[in-house]
Amino acid sequence: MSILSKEKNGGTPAIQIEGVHKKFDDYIALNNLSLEVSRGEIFGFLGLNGAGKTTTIKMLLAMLKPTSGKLYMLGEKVDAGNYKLWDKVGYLEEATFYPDLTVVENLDIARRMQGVPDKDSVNRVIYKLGLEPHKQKKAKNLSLGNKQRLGLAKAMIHNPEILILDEPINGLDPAGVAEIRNMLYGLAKNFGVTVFISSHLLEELSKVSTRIGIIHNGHLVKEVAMDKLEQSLQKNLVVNGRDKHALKEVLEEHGYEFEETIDGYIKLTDDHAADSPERLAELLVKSNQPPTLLRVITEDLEGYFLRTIGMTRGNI
Ligand SMILES: Nc1ncnc2c1ncn2[C@@H]1O[C@H](COP(=O)(O)OP(=O)(O)OP(=O)(O)O)[C@@H](O)[C@H]1O
Repeated sequence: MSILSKEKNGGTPAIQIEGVHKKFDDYIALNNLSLEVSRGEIFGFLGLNGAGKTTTIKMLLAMLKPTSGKLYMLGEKVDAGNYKLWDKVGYLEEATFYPDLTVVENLDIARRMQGVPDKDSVNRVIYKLGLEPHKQKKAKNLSLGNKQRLGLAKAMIHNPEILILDEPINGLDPAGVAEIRNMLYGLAKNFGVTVFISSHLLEELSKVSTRIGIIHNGHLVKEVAMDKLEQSLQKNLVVNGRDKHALKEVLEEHGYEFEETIDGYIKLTDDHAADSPERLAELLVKSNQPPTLLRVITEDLEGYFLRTIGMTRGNI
């Protein structure tokens, strides 16, 4: 591949954050944060409230300077004075609009505020976001999903290559989340747009992202591709029997480690027990303690998130 065509196809990553620290007086908000997002990815940036998501986004947008470390977008150093770069970046914090103006009118205002001279950019973004059937409707009369589309259209009026979204899905109902997913997938797949989207909800983020990075105490603690997430979820074997005391004795005798769950079942804490539940079933039957319940329980996404950041439900 020639250098030219490599560059055209996005030889450099869309976003690179290298060893960034951010201190507010003595408080360390970001602690050696590094991450990379490839072009065309939908990267979910997940963290509890206060983990450092907004601080990171403000740095990507050059609204804050890192105490140390480097940030690049599209191969260029992030710098408030680099207007060429800002032409290629869109940002959405919250979908706002003039309720009594139509979709076209709202977008034309956004176009002028962004300093985009080409009036056709309004129609182009309407097409990109599937707002054509609604373009003459007043913004206040749009469905929630189409209001989200209008918000995204405003952030994309200048045809950016990177779209940065700060918590746009928190509080949306499942239909709203599905709308956002379809829009973002379309933008990434059909137009090669890179999306960086933050949230504190893994459940929602997992539905729209192609990869997730988990930030905790200002540090990236885990990255996981969405198609690998299922494999990362912990699986536990849960058993119960008529004589729980005797059942526990059998487990102890055979070296199984376990704990009792809140609802009174016995959960095997050995990671591999869930791989072969039939072995345990056979043992219990042979020991005259046939199980009344034997089930593999897969951790839910919230459980995975909390385990990854070293917390359990109830202590956040
Ligand atoms: N200007 C500031 N001065 C002092 N501390 C700050 C400042 N901005 C952010 N912080 C602190 O840095 C930490 C990270 O904040 P940040 O807003 O990046 O978190 P977040 O992950 O975006 O959380 P949320 O989901 O609540 O927005 C928080 O403890 C916050 O109080």
